[in-house]
Amino acid sequence: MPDHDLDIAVVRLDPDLPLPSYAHPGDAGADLHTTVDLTLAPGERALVPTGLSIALPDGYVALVHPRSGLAARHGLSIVNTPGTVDAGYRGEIKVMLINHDPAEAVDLKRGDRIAQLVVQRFERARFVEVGVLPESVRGAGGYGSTGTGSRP
Ligand SMILES: O=c1ccn([C@H]2C[C@H](O)[C@@H](COP(=O)(O)OP(=O)(O)OP(=O)(O)O)O2)c(=O)[nH]1
Ligand SMILES: [Mg+2]
Repeated sequence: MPDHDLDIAVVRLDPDLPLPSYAHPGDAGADLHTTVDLTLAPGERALVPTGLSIALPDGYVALVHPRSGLAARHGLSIVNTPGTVDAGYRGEIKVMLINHDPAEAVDLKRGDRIAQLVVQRFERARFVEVGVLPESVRGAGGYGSTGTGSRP
């Protein structure tokens, strides 16, 4: 398996911190680092800088996902998960972290890995208005219409 499929231009606004990096071959998410020390009180959120700007090729999007280890250990997540970085965006990538723990503050140090960036191709749709949609087996059922577990 090649170790990459695509080149993405990156500017490091904070040259002492690393580029996004994949921890293992085959990983989908490249880790992003905080450029600042911060403490998030229970329930608190903060827009955290990563020190990176990128130029995605047309037809690609980068999605900012939480890291499951931080979520499991500290209740740390992302308010707008997954965050959407558009191909035309040239500003700094930021992460809207939130501490969901009811009691414990979360301490983060400059350089800590706080989120992961997943780069994907996407389709740009044309929304074609119609009067009636084609039928489907599911129909309008949703929001738990199929029940949970073995119970119908
Ligand atoms: O987690 C995120 C989400 C977004 N962005 C940047 C890149 C994205 O291209 C831009 C706009 O994001 P989005 O479209 O989600 O925000 P909006 O509230 O719709 O703002 P806008 O009106 O600028 O599109 O902000 C980030 O750096 N991190
Ligand atoms: Mg937008």
